[in-house]
Amino acid sequence: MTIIAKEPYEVPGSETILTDEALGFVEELHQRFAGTRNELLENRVTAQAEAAKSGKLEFPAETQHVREGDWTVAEAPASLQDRRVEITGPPAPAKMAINALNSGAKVWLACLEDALSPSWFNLIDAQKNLYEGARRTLAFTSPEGKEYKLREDIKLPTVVVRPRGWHLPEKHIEIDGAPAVGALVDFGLHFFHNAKLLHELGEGPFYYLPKLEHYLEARLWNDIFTFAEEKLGLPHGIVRATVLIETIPAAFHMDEILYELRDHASGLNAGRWDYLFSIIKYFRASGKDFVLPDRAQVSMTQPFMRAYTELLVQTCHKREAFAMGGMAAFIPNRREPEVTAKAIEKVRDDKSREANDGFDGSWVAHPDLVDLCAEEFTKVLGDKPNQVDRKREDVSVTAEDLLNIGEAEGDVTEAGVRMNLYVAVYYTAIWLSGNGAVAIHNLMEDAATAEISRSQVWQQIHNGTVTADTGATVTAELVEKLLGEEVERLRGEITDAEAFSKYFEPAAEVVKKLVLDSEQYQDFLTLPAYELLD
Ligand SMILES: CC(=O)SCCNC(=O)CCNC(=O)[C@H](O)C(C)(C)COP(=O)(O)OP(=O)(O)OC[C@H]1O[C@@H](n2cnc3c(N)ncnc32)[C@H](O)[C@@H]1OP(=O)(O)O
Ligand SMILES: O=CC(=O)O
Ligand SMILES: [Mg+2]
Repeated sequence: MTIIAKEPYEVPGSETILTDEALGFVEELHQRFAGTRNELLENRVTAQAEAAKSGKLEFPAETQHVREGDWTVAEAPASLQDRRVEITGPPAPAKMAINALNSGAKVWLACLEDALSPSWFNLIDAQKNLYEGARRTLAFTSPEGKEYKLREDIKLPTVVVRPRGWHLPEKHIEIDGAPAVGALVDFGLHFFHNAKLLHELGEGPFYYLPKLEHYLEARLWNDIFTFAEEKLGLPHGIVRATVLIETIPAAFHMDEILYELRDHASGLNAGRWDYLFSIIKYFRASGKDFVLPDRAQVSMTQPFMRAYTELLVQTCHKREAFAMGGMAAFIPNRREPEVTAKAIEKVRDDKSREANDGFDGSWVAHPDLVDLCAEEFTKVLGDKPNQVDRKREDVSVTAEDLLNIGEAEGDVTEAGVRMNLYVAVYYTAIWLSGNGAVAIHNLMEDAATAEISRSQVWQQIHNGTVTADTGATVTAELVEKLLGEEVERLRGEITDAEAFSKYFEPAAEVVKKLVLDSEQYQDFLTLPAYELLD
């Protein structure tokens, strides 16, 4: 029953974060809840296999009473009432945390998941920055001498922490001979150190819950919150969680997820990138009707994506919960005005659509997009903090609408296959080097977007997809050839030869296995990559 935090132990901040008491709390969470987490992960495999056979999913029969029942989630605290603009980003390095806190957004989603490469250093640094951020002592001086400190002229954003998904282990902590559960380490350390303080300040503790696939996974989180509150002698219900609906099975459990967490829930978020990844993963072997067009062509206006967001807004508002919009991937570039102009136009369109559809707020990936998101929501919200009162009773979405994937407009092209391979290798290399998000060709890439790229290629090979531009069939041989060419292209672009051999070459190997192993599809690219991290 001991916790062994492995080397390197000397990460600055470990003395504050890895106290015996905090580790003891994580250990207790593990001992109580890791077993259920393991069972629920096994259930995911069975559920996926069943759905893949039929190509169908249904709203669960056993919870009809929940969907038809008259209930609402707990009222949101004042600091979460207005979420019209949420900036996302990793809480490490400190510079990013300070820039996010100073951005003028209403909320900062401090991401330990899609946007954080979970090296031991990054995780401890992230916890340290969250700790110091909550206490307003966070400051940083860059190697160039630029000083970063927290603004005092604005109300800083409310912080909502996103722990890792259920699937990720934490190999640097062993409990009872097994690796700890990443999500429990992230939540446990943050809650232990900050919950009481944040509650007293009226600023938390608040969480975003990623990649859930079933309402029982929400029940597990709810049990964890209840236990954690009780254990630290804090009132029941101080935690507020916003759940990402970013897997296809979870789209069929929206009401149920809110219901399970009703004392602790504050909303749902339409995490579009993981949602697309999940659709591909779920139905990868279910035939040609499930092969999506090139990633760039799958926009939010495709009918199956609209069905998803419309149902999410309607479900949330019926339950007095917030409906949060997602991430448009276009990133501005301060050195290239035309890139910035395009990003602003694209992101503005996206936020405008979301605000008009009834979302209560949305995400941006970069500080330079905060104002425009706030503007687009303010056009619709006016003086109101949110539009939960807009019930969207006009919406009627069926299981068939959510699964209307074969009707998606667009093509698979060889250029798209190439781009997917390029992005998958590039992102994996950056992740291995310790960064969880990067702009590639002016688009934000993170774990979710890279998962789409590598999964599309696997699926295209499996289904013998014929490309629209060259008429070639996507085979393992073609992909191997294209991958080799894209790796050479990257070698030409990455001028640091040492970094190329340290990160890009192993990344290329990881991606090669992921896309070419026709027998075994890996559920998450971060699992094999994690074996190489640190
Ligand atoms: C699918 C999903 O889950 S979406 C949510 C998860 N993904 C994310 O959170 C990605 C968030 N975004 C980012 O990480 C970054 O914007 C990137 C990596 C895409 C681009 O970052 P950069 O290449 O540093 O952009 P750029 O050079 O324009 O940054 C300008 C400044 O803004 C800061 N900045 C950029 N994005 C952010 C951010 N999201 N949060 C805080 N600061 C940021 C940079 O640190 C830099 O600061 P500096 O001037 O003090 O050095
Ligand atoms: O987490 C968000 C997503 O789009 O994935
Ligand atoms: Mg995601």
